[in-house]
Amino acid sequence: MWRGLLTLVARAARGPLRPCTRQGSRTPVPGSGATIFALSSGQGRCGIAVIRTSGPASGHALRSLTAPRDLPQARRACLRLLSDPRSGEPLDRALVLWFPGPQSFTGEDCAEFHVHGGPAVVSGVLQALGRVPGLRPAEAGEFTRRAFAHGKLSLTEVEGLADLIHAETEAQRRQALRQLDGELGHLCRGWADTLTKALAHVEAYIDFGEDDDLEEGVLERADSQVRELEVALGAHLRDARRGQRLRSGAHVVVAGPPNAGKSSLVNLLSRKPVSIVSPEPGTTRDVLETPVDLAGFPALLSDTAGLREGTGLVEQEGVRRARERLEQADVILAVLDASDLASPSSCNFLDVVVNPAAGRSPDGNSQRLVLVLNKSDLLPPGGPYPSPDLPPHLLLSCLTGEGLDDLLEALRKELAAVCGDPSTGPPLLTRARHQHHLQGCLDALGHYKQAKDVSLAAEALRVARGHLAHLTSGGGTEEILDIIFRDFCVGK
Ligand SMILES: Nc1nc2c(ncn2[C@@H]2O[C@H](COP(=O)(O)OP(=O)(O)OP(=O)(O)O)[C@@H](O)[C@H]2O)c(=O)[nH]1
Repeated sequence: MWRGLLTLVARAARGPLRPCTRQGSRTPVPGSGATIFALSSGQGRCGIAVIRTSGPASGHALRSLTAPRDLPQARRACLRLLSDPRSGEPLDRALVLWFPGPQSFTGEDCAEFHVHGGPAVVSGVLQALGRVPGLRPAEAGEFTRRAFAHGKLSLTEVEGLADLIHAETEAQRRQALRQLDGELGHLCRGWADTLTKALAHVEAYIDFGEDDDLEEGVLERADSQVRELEVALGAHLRDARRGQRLRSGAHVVVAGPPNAGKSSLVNLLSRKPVSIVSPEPGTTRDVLETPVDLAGFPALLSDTAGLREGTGLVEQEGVRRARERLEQADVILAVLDASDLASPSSCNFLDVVVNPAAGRSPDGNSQRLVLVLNKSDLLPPGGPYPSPDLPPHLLLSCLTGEGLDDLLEALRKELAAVCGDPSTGPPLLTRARHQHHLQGCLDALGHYKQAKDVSLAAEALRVARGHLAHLTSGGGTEEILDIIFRDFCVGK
């Protein structure tokens, strides 16, 4: 009997939607027989530029351009004279590297030319490579696509690499590196293994249900594995938006009564003149957005119209837009004029926005609030003030910069709660695609529990496992791959 069960475990593991492993090769890249080349370092004048090739003619290309013409030792930098293969004209003296496949980034034969970064050198070497038979310029993301096709990277690792290239803040870099290291894929493969075992138990029941030799409780074991998975997936889905916020930026909305210094604060935090600052109340009419790095976290900072009963149609529309934006805020940065707290517009803002938000429980997913009393430089030294019945607040002067460090620390804490801390805890779901497949997997587990017979239950487990496989491998769907690789630049 147990031999039968082991066979079933093996059979379940061989299912059609098994997640891809590093050893396997996947969907072939269109036109992957060609050898590709591209400038992999940034454009423009620089100290060193890196040009690389990938494909079967890489060794030939290296020999055609270099003197002496023999291939260097694998993975060892070597100084060579580069010249045009047709005219023989010298192009540069450069370091070259030879990475025979499969031990290379793409899994194919690869070569690298570390040339001097002048535009004439770079274009001379690129043109020379274009004249080598069998070579063509690479498309955007084609090197990484080949690495994926040869099983060098899983799809979640590819996404991590794309995020690493686009990372603009410390927190984004940390999250991308963890994903590139395969943590999310590893977690999914662990869940897929659990599903495979549960499926094996259900299939054993289907095949040997009437057999006295079948160990008791196989279905119960499958049920408990499914329950465990439900808990794990549910916890991850509850955190789902955090990873996405960390990737694309949390919404921080600066709001307050007119003339409190909101635009001054937006300019101070973004270190550029995003908004017009003037002593005239009601200057900002529309929502102005700017992406910023706030204490290491990415944020989309919005300046909004001062909240008051508007006098004209344009101002009323501005206030409507400000309120709408407040609804979408991950963090509300509420600004009051410390020297004008008793004014009707300050009191109204406290009643309508600050006090309700401050009363909400900070459960990690709700809107969060940082209250700033600006223009502290106008307060009489030593008090009296601020009023003790205000919610927790910080004193700031946009004019002198006093209090800015405390504000950045308060924002860092709020953003860490909103985005999650990428250095600790389980890997976060960084894309809507991840969330979709985890939700699909969870739904299928729900169908498993409601299934009227065991064959339907087994089918539900196969669907659940398929979702996890799609998450790490893309399920071989060209459209998904095209969307993901579109984000890459040429040369990566
Ligand atoms: N003394 C002092 N004045 C400030 C400070 N911050 C801003 N101001 C001044 O306050 C006035 C209003 O500043 P803004 O930044 O335009 O205020 P706002 O809240 O965006 O104004 P609205 O567009 O009307 O909503 C300007 O004259 C600023 O120079 C501060 O910390 N101290």
